[in-house]
Amino acid sequence: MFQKVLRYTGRHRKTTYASILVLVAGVAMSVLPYFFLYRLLRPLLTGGSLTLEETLFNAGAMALCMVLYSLLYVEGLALSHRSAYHTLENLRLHLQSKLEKQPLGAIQEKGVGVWKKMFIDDIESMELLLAHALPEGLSNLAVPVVVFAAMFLTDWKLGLLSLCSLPLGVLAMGMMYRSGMSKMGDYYAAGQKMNNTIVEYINGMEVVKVFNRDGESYHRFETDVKNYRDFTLDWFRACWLWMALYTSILPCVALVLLPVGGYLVLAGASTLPDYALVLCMSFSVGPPLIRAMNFMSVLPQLSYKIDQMESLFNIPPLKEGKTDFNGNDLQIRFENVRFSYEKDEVLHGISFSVPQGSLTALVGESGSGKSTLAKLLVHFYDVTDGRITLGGQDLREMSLASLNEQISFVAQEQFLFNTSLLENIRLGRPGATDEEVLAAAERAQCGEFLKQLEKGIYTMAGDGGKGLSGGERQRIALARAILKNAPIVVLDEATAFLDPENEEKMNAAIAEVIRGKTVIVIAHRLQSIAGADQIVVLDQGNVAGIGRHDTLRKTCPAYEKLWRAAEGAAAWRVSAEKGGDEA
Ligand SMILES: Nc1ncnc2c1ncn2[C@@H]1O[C@H](COP(=O)(O)OP(=O)(O)OP(=O)(O)O)[C@@H](O)[C@H]1O
Repeated sequence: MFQKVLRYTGRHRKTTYASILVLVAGVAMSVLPYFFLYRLLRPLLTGGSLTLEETLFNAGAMALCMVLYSLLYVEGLALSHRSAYHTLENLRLHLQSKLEKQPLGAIQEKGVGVWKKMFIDDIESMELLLAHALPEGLSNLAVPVVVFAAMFLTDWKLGLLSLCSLPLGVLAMGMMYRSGMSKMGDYYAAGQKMNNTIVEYINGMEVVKVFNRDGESYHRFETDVKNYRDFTLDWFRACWLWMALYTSILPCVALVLLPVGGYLVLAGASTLPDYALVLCMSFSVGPPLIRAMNFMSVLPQLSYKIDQMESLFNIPPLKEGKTDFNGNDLQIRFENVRFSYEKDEVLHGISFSVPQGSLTALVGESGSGKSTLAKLLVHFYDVTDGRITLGGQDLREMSLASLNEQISFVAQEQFLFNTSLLENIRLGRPGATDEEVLAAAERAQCGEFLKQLEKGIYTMAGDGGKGLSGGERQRIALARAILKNAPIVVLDEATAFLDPENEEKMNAAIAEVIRGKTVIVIAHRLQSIAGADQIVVLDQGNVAGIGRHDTLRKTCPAYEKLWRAAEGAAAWRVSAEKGGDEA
């Protein structure tokens, strides 16, 4: 368990050890006064006398020990905090480096809530455990060990008596750990569920209000909050009896020592001064022992949290090569590509080529696998079987950076950072000048809406681009792609935000993005791709047909069905618009 934690201390492991040593020294200073107290009491017990110097020396030593204890405690905590925060930093960086190697698609699947909780909440909660539990627990544990040894050296019989309560206390503590650990999984799972429900409740508030589902949504919220309470209490109930037992038994070192030790003195088997010394020392064992136990009890939690975090990365990392793109040309080939997100296969052996400079449209019913195919091409996931090549080179052989230089992927929903729109577009090519960014924005049909903004292209996008409408966000994303100017464009055509005016602008912007490129477009509006060089029809993860529009209409029933549906939708829109005009 310690190893698991220490692994993340990195080059600050020495600081961790130093903090433990300083805290041990500090705790030793809290024990030493009992020894000087004994030196003051001994003459009274043996009928001897004490000079003023001796009294002052012992009293002064006691005071000095208290001062040193405070100083060492403060220094120890400073060291333990330094090492704790460096450990948290190491842990965050380590997890980030693991995250980076995960398939991007798998990261997106888990959701923002999970990653935010892991990187911020869970790791932050470990501060208490690392800065206090570990060093203070260990240092406090060292004291009883030393004191018990001193008792044995003074008088082994009295030493033995002082240990009598220990087995019972340790047994109670062991029972507490066992019961606690068995409930810990449920407790954390309930916490996680409550966390997710609360995030979902807040995110989905708009939908909930619009559809009047307040009651239902609140019911789930309430149930999960109550469940968390029940699991917490359940965990506590399983532990509290044992906790009460060990906290009351462990400090009672004098329980057996006091009466039986007294008897031994009366029987002449031990001396009165030894008895007094051992008794004095016994009073010093309880508090550090209890503190140690309390701190150590959080170690299983620490270990559990680290296990939980590491388990998030159990997915095999993405197979990413180290070489640059060295393909002969920009022809893309899907060779018998199979893919499963989880158990069920969603692509069942897809094969086709996209010649350099051509426009290929992927069409198919919802769920047929169009987006999945595009995500495999931009290497968000590894194919389960088969391969995808670019200019003859397997995608898995080239680095992601090199692949990204060749491909611009424009998804339907693009994330905008909360910086100026100018900087958001400049992400496409970080070295671009302001003029180049402005020109790209103009070509992506952003000019008109930018003029209406007070600060124009210097306006902040808002978190995730919330300051803009959906259509505006998409055109900013297209401007990014125009600026990037990669030779291949993969475009997930937008379905939303398409009022006639927006549609016209979007088509113009898309025409700019794809001009002179090798293009794969996921088409949702078949009319827009009727002139494509090649149309690939997907049907439930299989290729149902490949060809040009006119040919496919005759040879591919799946395409004909899609086309008729598209025509029906267009006719419906025209008649709806007419109806609107008439009204
Ligand atoms: N992250 C995921 N985890 C599990 N299954 C998924 C995931 N994403 C998609 N699928 C499944 O894979 C299949 C193909 O989905 P995909 O999104 O590629 O289809 P699509 O043709 O792009 O659909 P649409 O036109 O609605 O976007 C579907 O059965 C879908 O349910």
